[in-house]
Amino acid sequence: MTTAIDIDGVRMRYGATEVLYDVTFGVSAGETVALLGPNGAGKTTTIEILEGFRQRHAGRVEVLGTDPARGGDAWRARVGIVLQSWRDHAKWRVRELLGHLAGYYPRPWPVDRLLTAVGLTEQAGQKIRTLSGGQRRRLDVAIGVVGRPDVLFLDEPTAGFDPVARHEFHDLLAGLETTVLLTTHDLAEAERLADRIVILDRGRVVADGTPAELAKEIVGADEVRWRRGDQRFTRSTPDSTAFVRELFATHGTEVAELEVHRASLEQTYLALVQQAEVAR
Ligand SMILES: Nc1ncnc2c1ncn2[C@@H]1O[C@H](COP(=O)(O)OP(=O)(O)OP(=O)(O)O)[C@@H](O)[C@H]1O
Repeated sequence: MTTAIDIDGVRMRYGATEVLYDVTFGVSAGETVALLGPNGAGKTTTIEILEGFRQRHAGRVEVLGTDPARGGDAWRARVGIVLQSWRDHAKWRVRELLGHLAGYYPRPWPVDRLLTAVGLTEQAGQKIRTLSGGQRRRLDVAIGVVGRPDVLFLDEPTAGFDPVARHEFHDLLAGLETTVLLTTHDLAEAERLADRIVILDRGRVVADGTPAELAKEIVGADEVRWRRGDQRFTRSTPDSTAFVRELFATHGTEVAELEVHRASLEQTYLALVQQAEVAR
């Protein structure tokens, strides 16, 4: 598979304070990866390096085959970025701003389709300063995708969204067919959207894999629940399939209300962060 984002051994410091020690991961074309980690772990700094807004001190970075530090206009047109709110454009109207920005790209989304996709059709004629916080964020997302980018960077895209807006945004992303790297503190969102999860902790990648792989590697056990007669049972097991096979071999049709639970991303994440604390 083609690699869309490749970041290898990246180090970065603000003044004398080192914040990234060794950030290494890749994202294949078409993949959605969620970058997770505690406050101050270095997620935004990493994204800003990938966007070409910050310089690294060491390491190699390529986005769509180009070092972002040297990306020209043609490269930039293929990269979508969701920045924090566009406060400078408060007097512009929503449709007007999107139409204006679309003009910079060779194959932009038709503005009305984009307005529908982000749920801003009703606000199309409003001035940006009159939008609610969540509507403003939807506009940020629309601005990020207006040029139909090949790679999209989203830094906490749904912060401040109500549950319906969040749901609609997830559908929007699922329909994009773009490589996506997003940061979020919403683990359910990460689990829903991401093919892979990369966890940063104090400037280092401490985990990288699918939610299922991470659950297996870090929590190491599934939980199996069942009922037999009046009695309810719960067991933790590293291999739930073998366990259930054995359970049926022993008790056959007496086994009822069987449930198998893989560790959620939230359990995995908390276990990992706790392990990192202990190792400190
Ligand atoms: N402009 C800056 N100057 C100095 N230090 C900074 C600057 N920006 C970020 N930092 C520091 O770098 C570290 C990493 O910050 P960064 O914003 O990348 O973390 P993050 O993982 O995105 O955190 P959060 O989840 O809180 O958004 C933090 O310790 C932060 O205080």
